[in-house]
Amino acid sequence: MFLALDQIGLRYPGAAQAQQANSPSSSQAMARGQRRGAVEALSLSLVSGQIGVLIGPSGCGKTSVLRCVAGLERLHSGRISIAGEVLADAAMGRHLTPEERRIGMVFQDYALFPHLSVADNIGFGLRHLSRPARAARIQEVLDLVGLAHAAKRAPHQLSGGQQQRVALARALAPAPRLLLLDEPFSSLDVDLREHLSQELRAILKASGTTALFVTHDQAEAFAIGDVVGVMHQGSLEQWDAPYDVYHRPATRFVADFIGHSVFTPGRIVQSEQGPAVLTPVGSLMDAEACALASAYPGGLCDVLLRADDIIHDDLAPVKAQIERKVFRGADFLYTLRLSTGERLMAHVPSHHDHHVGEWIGIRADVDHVVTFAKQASVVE
Ligand SMILES: Nc1ncnc2c1ncn2[C@@H]1O[C@H](COP(=O)(O)OP(=O)(O)OP(=O)(O)O)[C@@H](O)[C@H]1O
Repeated sequence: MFLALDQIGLRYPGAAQAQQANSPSSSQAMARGQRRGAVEALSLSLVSGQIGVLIGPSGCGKTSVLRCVAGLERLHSGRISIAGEVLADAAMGRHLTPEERRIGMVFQDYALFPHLSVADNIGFGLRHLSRPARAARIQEVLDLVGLAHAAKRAPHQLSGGQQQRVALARALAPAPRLLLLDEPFSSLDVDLREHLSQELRAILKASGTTALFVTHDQAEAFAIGDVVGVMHQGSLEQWDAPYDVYHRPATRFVADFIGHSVFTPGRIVQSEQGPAVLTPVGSLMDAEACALASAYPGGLCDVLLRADDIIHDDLAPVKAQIERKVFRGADFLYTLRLSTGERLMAHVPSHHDHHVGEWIGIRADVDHVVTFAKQASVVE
């Protein structure tokens, strides 16, 4: 492994971690004196050239992980290494300074020097090079980010997106072993974010840079990452290919956090073709991955149904009433209620424009059947 975080933990001195404030179970744990840290026993790894993305709700510890890797925080526990070199090891008391780590960083506020040209901003970290070598490297990264024409401009003469590309070029210029990016596009508008996230991936791949990226935005995470990690209360719940995070969520939290979905009650039975899950929208099969009936008492479980698993089909025998609808351009996000009371969500093409209160036919088309142990909060 190129980058390895092994069971890292971080506690901010004297901080009551805000992330736990809304969680009854954690406040009980805190009352028992088991206060959790901002990062708890978190492990992840990247091979050289891979892009990892951390997502999770506000306060879950994403930035704290980057700060640990950058060397801005001392580990409470665990170990971080790059290409076999140990950067930090809590047990050994080892902690390399940020400068010693040779890691690049790009943050939300581009923090370009306003009085320096684009080229001089990029050359700032290259003062150890000879003048010609520095000029050549500046040209190289300007070409990489598509800003060769803007070398002599001042940052304020560039758009937000261009400024962020300069910040990226500046971070890439010293050829860091690893690049850390913390919500670099969060102050940009949605269209630009989408465009820049594709561009960023292409730039990182072209330069063979290993990167760890933090975002709130799931679409951005899926567009950029080779591996996506979902964090919750300081822990990493899943670290996996984007496809698997979406289709094979490892925990109930990941299933709930990613995409639009609901949990609906189900019962797993053994059929001739394998296990089948009986749900209010019909029987679901996934011979490859479905849990066996014996996995849960009486086979009773909660089934994950994503909005894109529910198809609007007027010929379907199952009917649902539209409770809410949100126009999203290409489709509507319908919140539906079955006559038995269960709620579902469905992405429906926007030319299927039905009124709130109308009953429509639906069926489930589920490739990956994901089940969890029953939880009392699911409407029966
Ligand atoms: N310097 C600090 N001192 C004390 N507590 C801190 C400090 N920085 C962060 N925390 C706390 O640590 C927890 C994790 O914060 P962190 O910034 O890593 O979360 P995040 O997932 O990046 O959040 P966001 O998405 O809102 O930026 C939060 O409860 C936060 O309040």
